[in-house]
Amino acid sequence: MAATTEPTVSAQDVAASADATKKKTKKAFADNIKYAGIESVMPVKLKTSNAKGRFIAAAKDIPAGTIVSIEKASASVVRNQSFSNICHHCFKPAKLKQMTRPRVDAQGNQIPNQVEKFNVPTHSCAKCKMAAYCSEACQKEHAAEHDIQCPALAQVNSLATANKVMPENLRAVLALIGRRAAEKAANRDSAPDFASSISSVKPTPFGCVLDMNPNRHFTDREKLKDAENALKDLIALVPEHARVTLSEAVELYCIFYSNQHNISVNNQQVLALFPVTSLYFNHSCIPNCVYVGEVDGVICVRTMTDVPADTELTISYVEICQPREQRRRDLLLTRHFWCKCRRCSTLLSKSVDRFMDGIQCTECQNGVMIFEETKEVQDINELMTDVAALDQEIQGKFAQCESCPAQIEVTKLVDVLKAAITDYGAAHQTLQTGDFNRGRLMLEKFIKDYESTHILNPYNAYLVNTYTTLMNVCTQMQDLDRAIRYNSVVVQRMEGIEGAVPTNYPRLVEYHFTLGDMCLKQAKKKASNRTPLGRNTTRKYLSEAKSSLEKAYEGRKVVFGENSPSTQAAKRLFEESKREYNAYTKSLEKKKKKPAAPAPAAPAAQPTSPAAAAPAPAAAQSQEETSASA
Ligand SMILES: C[S@@+](CC[C@H](N)C(=O)[O-])C[C@H]1O[C@@H](n2cnc3c(N)ncnc32)[C@H](O)[C@@H]1O
Repeated sequence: MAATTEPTVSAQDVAASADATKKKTKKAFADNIKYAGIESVMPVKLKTSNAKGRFIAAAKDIPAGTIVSIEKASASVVRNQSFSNICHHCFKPAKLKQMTRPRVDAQGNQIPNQVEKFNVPTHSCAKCKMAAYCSEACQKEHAAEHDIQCPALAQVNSLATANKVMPENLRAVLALIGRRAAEKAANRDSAPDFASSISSVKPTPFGCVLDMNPNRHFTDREKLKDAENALKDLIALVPEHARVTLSEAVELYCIFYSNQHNISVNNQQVLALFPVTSLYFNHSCIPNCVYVGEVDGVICVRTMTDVPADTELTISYVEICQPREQRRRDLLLTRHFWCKCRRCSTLLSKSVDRFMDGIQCTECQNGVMIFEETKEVQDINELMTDVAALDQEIQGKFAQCESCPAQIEVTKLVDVLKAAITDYGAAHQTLQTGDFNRGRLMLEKFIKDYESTHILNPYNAYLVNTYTTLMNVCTQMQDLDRAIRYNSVVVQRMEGIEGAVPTNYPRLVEYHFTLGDMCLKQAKKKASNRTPLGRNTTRKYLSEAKSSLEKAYEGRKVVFGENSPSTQAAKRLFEESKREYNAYTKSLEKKKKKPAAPAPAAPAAQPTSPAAAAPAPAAAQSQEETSASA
């Protein structure tokens, strides 16, 4: 690593960045040679353009569900909440054993004759007592990296508290120092070895970490100073032969901070750095790929849809089911760029985004009212000052209905949106206090106030997200019939406008799964109700379960691969729903075919009870009937 001077965050950094653009493009071309190995193991090609920098494209037509990149993190850290539960090498659950210790009171004094039980990992480092492992083998394999970190690791929490920084970010720097030292000892090359299988992939070398942009000038000066103070003490604890300078440590800190991926492995959260993915997969608000955490700190990038040859392969850095402005704001805040993807660069009036931002026309109550905002914002400070400037800018301007000649003052349009956002926020705040009953009523009122009265377009992101929250709240409250109704609406809305949510988008796939799962559960519960109404509901739920679980299974196959445990779980449930549906339908048919009991002689006939013979009340029937398909 070449950096030698102490870090200073100054205006020169910002000015110099423009000058550095040319150099960056030149470097990007050189990088394509360094990373070209991926082209021989994956159906991709590496490219560079002035506008996009490095990017990756399909080398041929690629079907959905194809792996286009496998990468093992250069460094990964277990998140604080799972610190002693999962293996620090492979991220599988660590075995725990129960221990006892004397109980202490609030002042820290031992309470005589009282002990408390606590869990510790069976395998952990005897020196620092910080690193947990699932086995001796994993501990041995991690030793070369861990030995470098060990003396400093025990001090991370106190240094983080003293300097108000996240312990995870300090541990990330230690992990990178450990990786560098282990590679030096093993004389490993700085170019990555690409593999076509998860089991044979090696961590991306430390040399590739330094190809990533530290975005140092975007990091808050105060926060950087705090980090610098913590890092100064931290690196003093690293064995001398592996130590880095303070400037190098700050560089690593910034690189990790602005390029990290949060991945879920065995339902545990891990922060990791994937240089190849970060350098080559650009962001799109309508991505064609998705990355998924596998075991051992590996991620696979898979195509979500069929991708034609020469098309850029993209992932999403933020949640895409939100209005354009919100997505751009999130990207500016977390990734420091103003999104120029195809979706964001399309005029609002021609983009599906008009529905997600959509306010219904007050005249025709059909078209959405659009105000074309085209100003590009370069950084978050500009965005903040722009909030005040925006109020000025919109004075006297009009938004146009897309379907009729009606116009509305933009200030009025903004007032409607502001009111909706305030009400939406208030309902969510109530939920956060734990008052689910009130929160749910507020959300239902939100729908009544803004959807039933045609103020917001049905595809408006605030409305769709309200249905999503209602679905979660009702599930939590065990009101599965309602949760199913809300879940169906969410799925219908997400699939309702072409181009808003890609096919097999993981969130959509999971909503299909929860819908199918809930319908199957409710059908089993209601199967004993053999009244016409009960039969109708059971059959509807089973039919919905079958079709939703089939979509969930097909979607998970694309996103996670056929053999992943979650795909197999969806497959099992789908097959169960098919069996249940067929058995239930057969049992109903049998009942229909059953010959009627021989008619008794007319005069002796007992009149059937009018209650048993009467059809179910129409209102109750329609309510039950709609519950599986609202
Ligand atoms: C993780 S890097 C991706 C690699 C980048 N192409 C390069 O060569 O350095 C993210 C950077 O790529 C650019 N980028 C990625 N997606 C973008 C998008 N949708 N709109 C604008 N810039 C984007 C931004 O400069 C961003 O800071």
